[in-house]
Amino acid sequence: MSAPHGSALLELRGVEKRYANGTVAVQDLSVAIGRHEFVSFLGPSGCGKSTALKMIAGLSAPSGGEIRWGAAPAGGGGTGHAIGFVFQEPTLMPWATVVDNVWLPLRLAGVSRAAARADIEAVLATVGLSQFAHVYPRELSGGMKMRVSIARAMVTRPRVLLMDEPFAALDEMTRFKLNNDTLALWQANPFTTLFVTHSVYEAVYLSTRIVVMAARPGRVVSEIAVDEPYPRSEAFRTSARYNALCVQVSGALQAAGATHG
Ligand SMILES: Nc1ncnc2c1ncn2[C@@H]1O[C@H](COP(=O)(O)OP(=O)(O)OP(=O)(O)O)[C@@H](O)[C@H]1O
Repeated sequence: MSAPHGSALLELRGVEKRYANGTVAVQDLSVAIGRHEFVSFLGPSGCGKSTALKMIAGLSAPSGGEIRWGAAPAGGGGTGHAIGFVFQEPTLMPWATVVDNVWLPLRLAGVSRAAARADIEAVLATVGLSQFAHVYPRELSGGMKMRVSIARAMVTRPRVLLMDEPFAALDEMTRFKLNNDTLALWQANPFTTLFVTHSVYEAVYLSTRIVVMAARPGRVVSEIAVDEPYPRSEAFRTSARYNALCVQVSGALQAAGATHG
């Protein structure tokens, strides 16, 4: 396991997840995540990427090993390791406007609409949706719905943003645009991003580090640092360095697909 840069935010040590039906989704899964990293999890279908994210989010308990969180930064508002989650489906409430959809996590935390207003307006501005605050999801494109979903995850100012194949269902141009917007948000804010994808190209473009997993049982088989500066742009996407990294990561992914425990 390579050490993340920055002090550890989160560490998975020998984590196992055995579902009630006996399926061992991950076994001896170990990875350390540093503060303000952008880590992508890449691996064949069924290698436990979503399971790992759900355990980190606290939505599912490990059946073995441990998940350790580093101390919250001093003066961090006492939110502990607050987490934002973005799924492949934007999962918006169809009967509620954009503002009310973004308000949801704050509402659940007991914050009134009036008290949440400034935060909601600020986060909608960061995802470029200020003009759409009062429309309903059915009036939005797929990319715009995903922006609402990202805004909803960001409005609580999480320490960790978990993204589970968020752009897989979008067309390529929208996906590229949202890749850039996600990076801009991450650069402008102190949160750490953990990003699940099936795309080698997306993982290389976005990440500080790529964790490659293999299946049966799910585990980490290699970690590849993407030591390229930010901001990243189309110049990086078309560079020889990007191409070389994609070849390296594809090789690791193919090896992972060929590996059985
Ligand atoms: N609730 C569940 N109960 C039983 N088995 C499950 C459950 N959720 C996931 N699994 C199994 O655990 C393994 C890992 O699943 P998981 O969804 O975490 O993989 P993944 O890498 O995210 O897959 P994909 O890339 O296809 O989304 C799979 O064999 C899956 O069938």
